[in-house]
Amino acid sequence: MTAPIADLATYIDHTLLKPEATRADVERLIAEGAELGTYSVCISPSFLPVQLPEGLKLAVVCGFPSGKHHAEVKAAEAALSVAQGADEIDMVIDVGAAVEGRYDIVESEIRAVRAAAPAPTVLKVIIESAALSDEAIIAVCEAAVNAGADFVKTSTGFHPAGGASAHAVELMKRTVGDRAEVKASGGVRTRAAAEEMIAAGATRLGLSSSRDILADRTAAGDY
Ligand SMILES: O=C[C@H](O)COP(=O)(O)O
Repeated sequence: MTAPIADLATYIDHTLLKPEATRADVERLIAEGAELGTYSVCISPSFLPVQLPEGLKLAVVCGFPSGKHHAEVKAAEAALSVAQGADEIDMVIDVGAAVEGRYDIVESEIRAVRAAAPAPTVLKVIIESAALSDEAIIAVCEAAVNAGADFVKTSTGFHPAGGASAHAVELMKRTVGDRAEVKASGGVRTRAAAEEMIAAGATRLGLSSSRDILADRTAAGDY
């Protein structure tokens, strides 16, 4: 049992990525993020630009959720999101390339997005850890660090194989060490699960159920 985290909200990217989300839903998400004191809101690029209250960061997904986009398309999408106010880009890798062991493809697409969204934009690389072997998780994390990513992130929250696990977070953190941070996302439904991810090495959490989790209520969800 680890000590409760007093400032849990500051770890959270308060997230809404459902295909059916509306502009009104995004406005509610932003108001809720501000009220709860989350680190950021994480949204889809088609909602940009958005007005944010002071202090709330903007994370925007890229190549989401399949990752099956040309590297050039991911790069162009990231550049447009940055031009429209994104502080952080959460890109999905070509998971199939990782399954095939084509880590060169993965590294090159991350490099393309990094070039399109240079620092100080924060680049997070979503590896879809539940769909990868431990060996592939390690290799993809190395590719992400080599390509200049700031974070490796477990999951989209939309893959049938599942979302974040403490095992994956721990393995990812052990692999990247202090060269990058780890974001746990997808299927985190309780405060205990959120704190377990932090204990495993996550410094950011992607949560669509932030209000319930901060209130220590179990949230509903697909997994
Ligand atoms: O990173 C973002 C995820 O889509 C959040 O997943 P969740 O809805 O399972 O919390």
